[in-house]
Amino acid sequence: MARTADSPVLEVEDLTKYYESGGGLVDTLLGRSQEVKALDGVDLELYPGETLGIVGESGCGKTTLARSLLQLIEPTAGTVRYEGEDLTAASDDRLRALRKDIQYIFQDPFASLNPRLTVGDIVGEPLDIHDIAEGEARAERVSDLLETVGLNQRHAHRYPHEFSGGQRQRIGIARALAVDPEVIVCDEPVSALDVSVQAQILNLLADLQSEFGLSYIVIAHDLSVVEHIADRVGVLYLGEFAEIGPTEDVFQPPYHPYAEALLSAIPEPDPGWEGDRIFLSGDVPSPLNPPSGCRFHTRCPKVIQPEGTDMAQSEWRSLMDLTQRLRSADSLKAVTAVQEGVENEDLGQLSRSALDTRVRAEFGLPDPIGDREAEEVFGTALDHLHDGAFEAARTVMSDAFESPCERTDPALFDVGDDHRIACLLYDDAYPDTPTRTG
Ligand SMILES: Nc1ncnc2c1ncn2[C@@H]1O[C@H](COP(=O)(O)OP(=O)(O)OP(=O)(O)O)[C@@H](O)[C@H]1O
Repeated sequence: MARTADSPVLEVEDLTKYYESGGGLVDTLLGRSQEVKALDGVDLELYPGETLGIVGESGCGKTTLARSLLQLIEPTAGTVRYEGEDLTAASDDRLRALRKDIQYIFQDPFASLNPRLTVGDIVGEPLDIHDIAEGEARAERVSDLLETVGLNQRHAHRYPHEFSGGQRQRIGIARALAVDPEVIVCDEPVSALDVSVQAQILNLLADLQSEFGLSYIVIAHDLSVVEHIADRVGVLYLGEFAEIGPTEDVFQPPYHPYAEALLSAIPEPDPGWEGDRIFLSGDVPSPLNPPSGCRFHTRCPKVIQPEGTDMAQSEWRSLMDLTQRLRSADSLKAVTAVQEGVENEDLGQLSRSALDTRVRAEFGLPDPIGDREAEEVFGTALDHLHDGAFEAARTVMSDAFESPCERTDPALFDVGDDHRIACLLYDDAYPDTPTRTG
């Protein structure tokens, strides 16, 4: 359903959640505890009758966002306004009352249903908590709800373990609907289900939205899940939005390079996708110490080259990967390709040319690198490595291969109607970078 009103039902500003990490009391007393920056200043709006999809890889902060919205965990900063009322400032009693309006559907439909309660009691529990119905009226309401989600009244007397995954998610949905909510936050509602059942549950959510005028936030790690159900999509990376906009715009250029990689990974060939699969290097970095500048720069296939440099992008990416690795490396092992069958190898004994081959192999660097100056810098760094001078190698590489993306945290730039992308490729200050898309 398209956006139907100008005033958002949910309005989130600068929502931030830092978890404490670093162990126990002693660490805290010694100031050794660190912050896991799971969510870092997120803004969003949800309009009545709208579905906003939130996607991103595991660890990007999706669940933290969903739970902070409902104050199931206490945000570190920011505001969440429901129909204008700030939930972060609401008393516990007020929050309990407001939870009638904003419901949560969990990822794992089995773990979230009390195995000792009958389905009737699971669905009826919110009716008791909010004093909505009792006795005959409660039983009738439970039957109606079960039918609404495609189950039947006989199911009320059974227990969760007697149902399939898809049916259990239907029970979870019936429980959420029981209190007649305005907003439902669906946290990975289908990721625990077989692919064949996923579409049924997504269709059910869509039907219920039309019937009851619900607004949804649907969290998923897979863009294909939100493609058909969401009006708008926000792509989250390390606690920040990389891209947010109407679904059809997010699914076509211009793309954030991260969104583009996620799109390319959709298993079924997507009609909107024409390119090859894009493989990202490495895993999502730790939110304990997120990368400087653009958080995606350590994996980005389109990372911007410094002024005056115009290399093949794959070579540039490889040189950046080597530079990053050197920053945290303290031994040759970290920067050389593993040789099969050679254990406890003394890498310090490698000849200069063997070391050259092994470092190029580890980072996929050609011999020679196409750009003559880059090849020279690489050669100098390798000399230092061969001499065991790590710091000097680090400095040579860092000085020569620093991307603007490492220095500047990009704002969300407007790239279309209501479509924003946080990437320097869309900053006018970098007009003609060789990697510019769309
Ligand atoms: N209670 C906690 N204490 C410390 N760190 C946490 C806590 N909960 C989550 N994190 C960390 O915060 C980051 C974001 O986690 P979150 O669960 O929100 O991500 P996600 O995108 O939902 O991932 P997934 O799809 O795996 O659930 C991760 O690095 C995670 O390890």
